[in-house]
Amino acid sequence: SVSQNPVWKALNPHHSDMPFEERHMCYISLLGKGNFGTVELCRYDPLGDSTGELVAVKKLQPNKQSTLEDFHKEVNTLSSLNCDYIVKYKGICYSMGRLSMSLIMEYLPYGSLISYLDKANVNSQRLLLFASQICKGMKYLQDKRYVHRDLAARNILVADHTLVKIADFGLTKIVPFDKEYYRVTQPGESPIFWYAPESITELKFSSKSDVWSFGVVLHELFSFCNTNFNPKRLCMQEIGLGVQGPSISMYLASILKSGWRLPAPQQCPTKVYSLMKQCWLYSSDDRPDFSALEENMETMMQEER
Ligand SMILES: Cc1cnc(Nc2cc(F)c(C3CCN(C)CC3)c(F)c2)nc1Nc1ccc(F)c(N2CCCS2(=O)=O)c1
Repeated sequence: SVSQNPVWKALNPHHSDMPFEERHMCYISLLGKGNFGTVELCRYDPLGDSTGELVAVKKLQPNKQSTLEDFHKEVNTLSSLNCDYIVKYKGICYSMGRLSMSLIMEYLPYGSLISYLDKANVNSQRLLLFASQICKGMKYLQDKRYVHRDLAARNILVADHTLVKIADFGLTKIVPFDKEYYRVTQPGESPIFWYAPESITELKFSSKSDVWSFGVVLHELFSFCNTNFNPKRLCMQEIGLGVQGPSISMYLASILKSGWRLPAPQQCPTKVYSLMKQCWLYSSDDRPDFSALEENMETMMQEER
């Protein structure tokens, strides 16, 4: 098959030689659907006795947003990452018949942070633990010069009651070694309410713009992902609900420039809100990097005990 092809092997050294065979992949349920395609829960059961492992299978739906090339980039990105706080890549599965390709990842049983926080009642100490794990995962990406570009609670998955992982590397870019940021060409489906000002107005992305998004994730965490206080709703209330379409990003950029920020969530510890505000400093140079944030999180967790 393709992965035995010497050229393909040379171009994809980190790929395991044994891709998953579609005939042993047993569909169980649909986990999620988006403009990326679908993510299914399957059991990879080569022995055919249901002793196989559960896996999450991301099937690409080539459409106007994401092409096969984007998918290959996501596979290459994810397969080159090895971190406890980033969802693990397991391999690829070709269904040559339909010329389609799936990305096989470890299955995290508790789903996205949004649905988890809705149900489970977690205390401030556990929120800080989750935040520090996300920060460690982002520091790992920062050190490899990867920019996630879509850090948000919806893309954080819960492995168990004391472990979360960063998922969905569909928008991740590698910053060229001779530059400090990555500039995208077209805005695409931008999650602008998680974007730093320079990403909204100049489409510039860096680890410092990921830091801004990390601040928004902190806000989501300490709002328990309550949809009444989600970033989009709070920003639209400030901008004015009458504003529509492309002018929203210009209004958002101007209220951020004039100093408006997401308000402190209810019962949010003061030091956590001040950390959010450091992540939201207007100039990216003034924001802490993920190494400094990681130290900050450790200190706050000590104090919270
Ligand atoms: C790689 C991976 C590993 N484990 C898991 N576990 C998982 C376990 C679950 F119970 C659920 C839910 C929980 C709630 N009830 C109602 C339905 C099933 C669930 F949604 C996920 N999901 C993964 N990926 C994934 C799945 C689904 C996705 F919508 C997205 N995305 C979302 C934004 C972009 S995204 O494509 O990243 C990623």
